[in-house]
Amino acid sequence: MSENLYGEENRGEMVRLQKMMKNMNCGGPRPAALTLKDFKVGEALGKGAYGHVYRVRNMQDGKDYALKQIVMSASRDGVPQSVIREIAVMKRLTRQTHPNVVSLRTVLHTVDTSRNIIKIAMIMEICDWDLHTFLQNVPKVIPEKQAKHLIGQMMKGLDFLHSHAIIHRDLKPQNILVNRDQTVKLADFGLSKKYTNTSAFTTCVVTLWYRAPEVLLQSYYNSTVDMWSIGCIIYEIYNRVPLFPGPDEAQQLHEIFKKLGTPIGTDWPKQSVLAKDTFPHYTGISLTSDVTGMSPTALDFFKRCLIYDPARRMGSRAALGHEFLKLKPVSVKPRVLRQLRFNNL
Ligand SMILES: Nc1ncnc2c1ncn2[C@@H]1O[C@H](COP(=O)(O)OP(=O)(O)OP(=O)(O)O)[C@@H](O)[C@H]1O
Ligand SMILES: [Mg+2]
Repeated sequence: MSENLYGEENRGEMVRLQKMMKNMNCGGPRPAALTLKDFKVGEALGKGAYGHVYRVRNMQDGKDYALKQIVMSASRDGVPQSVIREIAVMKRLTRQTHPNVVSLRTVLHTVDTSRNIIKIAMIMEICDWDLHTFLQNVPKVIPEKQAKHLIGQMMKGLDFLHSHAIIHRDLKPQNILVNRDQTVKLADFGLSKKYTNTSAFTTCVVTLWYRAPEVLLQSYYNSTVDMWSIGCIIYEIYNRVPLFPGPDEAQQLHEIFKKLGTPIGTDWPKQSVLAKDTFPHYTGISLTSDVTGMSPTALDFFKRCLIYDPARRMGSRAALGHEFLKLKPVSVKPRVLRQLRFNNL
């Protein structure tokens, strides 16, 4: 790693980062010795807004993994503290895994000094499909038992993340993976949204369809932003079309308000960047008549995910105990997640 790239004053930071990366290798016979050269790259598994994901074979253990590469620019000021913090979060998740969260096997990094970039390769367990592909390939009407099985697993994974003070912020069918045995795993959290050079894949538009109104209005948000996304995904599981398919950022809120009604009174997010009167007064439509095949308990669960006020919206812990799922919470003490502002995204 080049000293010049980060500057003398940031050497300590870089050493910390290197140490952290080294310690992140979890399991395997010679984890610290693993390098990118140990992986044979196979077919592309997916392309997101921030990078490509490939099937790779670890030549040391002969097993297949998914490799996601994130490219960050290394500024003159060195590696931002926030990157180091985020890597620490990922490190926590390599130590403590959950069956419904994609497990991270190791994180490797390389520095391209000529182009001033750091490449981080996340080696993850490999899954068969993402939920988007899965839903396109299963019969159009899903039995409630199967829907419950999928949603229950998503909620267990989410409760695990929330109890580790991790807010996903970008839950959508493409970021939820499904295996042949219908095990569901949440994926794509951590570094990618914050630090990648987004201009690298400008043809791929980041979808806002699953984003909560308080985030779109740049107001305060908390972990219940993920529950909003879950509500949108539940609708898609039953109806096979997106609930709020806004064509662009400006239209996304109109799309939501047209269906749920323009929020009034305290439902309007506090300190939002746009005033309420910027929008027409939409009265909304009946969600009950808009969904196909949901039982009354499923419908109640779904509606509780789409409550405007984040303080009244159902949280992941409450969701597990809801009549629809009746599941036990993950065995981690629930943590109160601090309120964040949009620019923390
Ligand atoms: N572990 C995995 N196993 C199998 N396929 C995967 C895995 N991880 C990701 N993929 C596939 O690659 C796609 C892109 O991955 P991911 O969502 O992590 O990248 P991204 O660039 O952050 O995408 P975006 O930000 O647009 O959601 C996923 O939608 C999925 O189809
Ligand atoms: Mg993704």
